[in-house]
Amino acid sequence: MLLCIDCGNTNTVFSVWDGERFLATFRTSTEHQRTADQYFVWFSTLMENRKLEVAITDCIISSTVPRVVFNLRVLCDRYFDTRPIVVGKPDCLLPVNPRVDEGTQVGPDRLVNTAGAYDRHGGDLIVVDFGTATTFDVVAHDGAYVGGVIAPGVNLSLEALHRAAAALPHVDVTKPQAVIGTNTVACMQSGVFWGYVGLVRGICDRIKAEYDCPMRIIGTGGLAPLFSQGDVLFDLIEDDLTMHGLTVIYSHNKENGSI
Ligand SMILES: Nc1ncnc2c1ncn2[C@@H]1O[C@H](COP(=O)(O)OP(=O)(O)O)[C@@H](O)[C@H]1O
Ligand SMILES: CC(C)(COP(=O)(O)O)[C@@H](O)C(=O)NCCC(=O)O
Ligand SMILES: [K+]
Repeated sequence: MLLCIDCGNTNTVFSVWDGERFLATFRTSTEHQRTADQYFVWFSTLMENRKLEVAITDCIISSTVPRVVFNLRVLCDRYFDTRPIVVGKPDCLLPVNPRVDEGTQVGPDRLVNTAGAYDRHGGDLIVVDFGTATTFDVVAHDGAYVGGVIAPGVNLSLEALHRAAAALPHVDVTKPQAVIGTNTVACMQSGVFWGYVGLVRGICDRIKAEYDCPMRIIGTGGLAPLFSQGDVLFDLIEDDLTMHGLTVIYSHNKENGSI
């Protein structure tokens, strides 16, 4: 049984893959202080609660936070007796190597999204992922990650507004009733919601113009469905794209003998 770990700057997601489907998915906040023992107690309690008695034999990790990888490696070694594949490390093979400026460390989540999206849909894609940051990944005709865009994340923008302005409260992102807000919260929600719809649309249009050949747009991350209520932004929304990408990279490494 394969354990896929996707560690973002805000949340860490564990998913158990039986070779055909994901049996369970658990989410916790990302904290670099969390120890291997803490991860294991959390994970095994949830597995027991779901009555899943399975042995983890393999593990693959994607982490945008380098500091957490050490304890996740200890978790794999101590509790699952396995050495994890860590996306972005030299011994982890990618189906297609990225084509970016020399010395650039592409976020592993973006490499994983690229592999997952190419496996399902072929090339010429834009993957829009609403995480801590909102990332746009351009997947070329042959499945290579060839660059993209990094914009501030939705919650980050709302938090920055709240922190910087004394009279602005903390608000959650939601689709407002109207564009013209008639109270402070509605004004902020309108700014973030419609601002983001415009940002996604504008960036995708400009990527398409620069790329100069038809592209499909895939939305992923918890907030993708919300923004597609404002405008037709995506050809497809796929919530499990990152986890799927992890299984694709794992299989590629298995087939090519690197594990
Ligand atoms: N369905 C959702 N509705 C509202 N907020 C969400 C939803 N899913 C994720 N978020 C928020 O979006 C932000 C990014 O979440 P996540 O995708 O887990 O980021 P990362 O991968 O960078 O850790 C977080 O602040 C999280 O609380
Ligand atoms: C852009 C990111 C911060 C997004 O991370 P996330 O929102 O998933 O936590 C991450 O992919 C990253 O640290 N990238 C490194 C720089 C790059 O991809 O070019
Ligand atoms: K992410």
